[in-house]
Amino acid sequence: SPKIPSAVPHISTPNPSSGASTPNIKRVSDFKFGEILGEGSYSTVLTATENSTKREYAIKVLDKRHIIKEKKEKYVNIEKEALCILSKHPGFIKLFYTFQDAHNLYFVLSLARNGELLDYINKLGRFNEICAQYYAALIVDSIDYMHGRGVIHRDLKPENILLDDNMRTKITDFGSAKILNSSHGSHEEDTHHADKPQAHSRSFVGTARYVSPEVLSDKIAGTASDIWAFGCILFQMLAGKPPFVAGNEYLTFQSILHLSYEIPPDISDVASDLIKKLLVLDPKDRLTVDEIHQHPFFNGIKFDNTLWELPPPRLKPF
Ligand SMILES: C[C@@H](Nc1nc2c(c3cc(-c4cn[nH]c4)ccc13)C(=O)N=C/C2=C\CC1CC1)C(C)(C)C
Repeated sequence: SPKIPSAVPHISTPNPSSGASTPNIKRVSDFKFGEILGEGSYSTVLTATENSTKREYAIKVLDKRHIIKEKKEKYVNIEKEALCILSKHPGFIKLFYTFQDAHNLYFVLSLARNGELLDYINKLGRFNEICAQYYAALIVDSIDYMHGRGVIHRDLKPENILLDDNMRTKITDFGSAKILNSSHGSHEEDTHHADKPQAHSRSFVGTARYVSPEVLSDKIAGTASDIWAFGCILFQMLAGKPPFVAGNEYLTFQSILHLSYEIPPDISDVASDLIKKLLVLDPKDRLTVDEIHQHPFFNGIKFDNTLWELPPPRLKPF
């Protein structure tokens, strides 16, 4: 079976001839698979329990033939590399093992038992400002760590911000990510970008509602594109709906490019001020992570390790 070159030492293929599996190399038979959590075009994410430890994981199963047919090897390696780079920070889904068999690649990952942030926003209608401030702080801290290590997510949205057993955020789904100045040589679109105040990359459009205007107009996604998506997520936590929602994708894109959104009147002035400084058409004029840290909306929040030890505020109906 054609081997997908691995960007990280994780990849391990049990040696079928020996039959015996060496201690730290996992194989399908080491797990009992459970329910499907979500599906992508060439992958499925399921719950799984490791037979020997009874530990619960999420396992992403990727179809090798489909990946090769669709020429997606590069994206699979970017996703694996991003998950590895980010696995040490509490704000991301952790990658524990990878292995493969004749037909599939397997990523063994942390299971976020409380599902998607989106479900809580919809269930509660919207978050009060204490909850919105706390969850926004976790997301900003995670974006800061991600960008600091040269990873741009490019498709941040409440569906791929998951919640763990302690109701803390775990960002996932790096299938559209871009890794800057990395070893796997995807610099083609970047080389002729003279102006690189932030890191840029093109060739991808995120989900309609959270995609930034610069990606819509000339397909250049930079770190500021994740900041735009954060602005949309903050708006949605406070208002209960994303800022740019229209009848169809074309109308949604138009409302983004014309910055046509309205902040509900019952959102505080300090929260409105932050949203207005994030949802800015020119990426160069958008707040940077450091400026977000300083914004009065986060008064009382310390962006250090203690942030991840704070007990999350109870999410209750507004
Ligand atoms: C966005 C993503 N959805 C999800 N991806 C992951 C979950 C996950 C869990 C629930 C959940 C748990 N309890 N109730 C719902 C719902 C959706 C999930 C998880 O626990 N661990 C790793 C995951 C993903 C890791 C993989 C990208 C590398 C899609 C739809 C793409 C599968």
